[in-house]
Amino acid sequence: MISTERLQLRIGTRTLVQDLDWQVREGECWSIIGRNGAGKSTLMRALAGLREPDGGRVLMDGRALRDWPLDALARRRAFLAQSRSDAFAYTVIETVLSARHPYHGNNYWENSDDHQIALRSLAAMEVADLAARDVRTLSGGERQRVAIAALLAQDTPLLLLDEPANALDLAHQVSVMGLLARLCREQRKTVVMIGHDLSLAHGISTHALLLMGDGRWLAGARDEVMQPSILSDWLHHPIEAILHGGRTIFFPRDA
Ligand SMILES: Nc1ncnc2c1ncn2[C@@H]1O[C@H](COP(=O)(O)OP(=O)(O)OP(=O)(O)O)[C@@H](O)[C@H]1O
Repeated sequence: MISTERLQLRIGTRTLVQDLDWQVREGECWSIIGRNGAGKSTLMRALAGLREPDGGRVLMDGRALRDWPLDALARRRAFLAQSRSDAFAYTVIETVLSARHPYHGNNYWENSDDHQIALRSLAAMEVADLAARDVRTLSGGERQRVAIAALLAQDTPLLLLDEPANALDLAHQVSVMGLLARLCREQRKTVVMIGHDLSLAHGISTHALLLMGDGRWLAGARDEVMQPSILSDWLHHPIEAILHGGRTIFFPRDA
């Protein structure tokens, strides 16, 4: 689905990612984990094609990202950014409908399928009742759910999400994560997401990529990578895990 070859990402004189050789296959759900500033969002933007690599390349379906026409790329991947600003008075439904533009070719107007898909996406995020509201009046969590609805409405095989659980209450964190896991399992969608909640990440991921922030990285199957001793090293804090009700719960040990 998406892969990198000897990918290098640098900011100023700092190397964030060095020689990343990484393969994400259809139906997999990857969590990218690392400390603040480790380069997770920078990597995500490179995967989305919004940032040029400083070396190496990103490939989608075996073809270098830079060789993809933008409209075709927009139908292959959707990207949820970490933050957004709403400059205009769009309604919620207009915001989600605008996410359907890659399917319109030269036609400006959306059709009834678009409306159905938009309404279904809003319902999946439990924000259908907000459809007529100005997005600028929404709470942080409501706005995040509308943004995820817009991502779902793009109906792409690859979903790239930068901290999807941001601003969500506990119940919505769990339901959004459950939905992403089901999309991978049942519809063979591919998810790459960033998150700081290790227990949530472990609950839905099949794989994990750790970034150290100095170029080093570690990629592999979830249970090979998400071990307390490894996470403690990479996150610079002692972490323990317990099994509870069949789930692994991670918690930081007191300093
Ligand atoms: N335009 C910029 N100018 C200078 N430094 C930048 C710029 N963009 C990013 N950085 C720095 O690059 C590093 C990586 O940023 P990035 O947003 O990728 O981190 P992150 O792992 O996503 O962090 P977080 O967990 O805090 O979201 C940070 O130290 C950040 O301050």
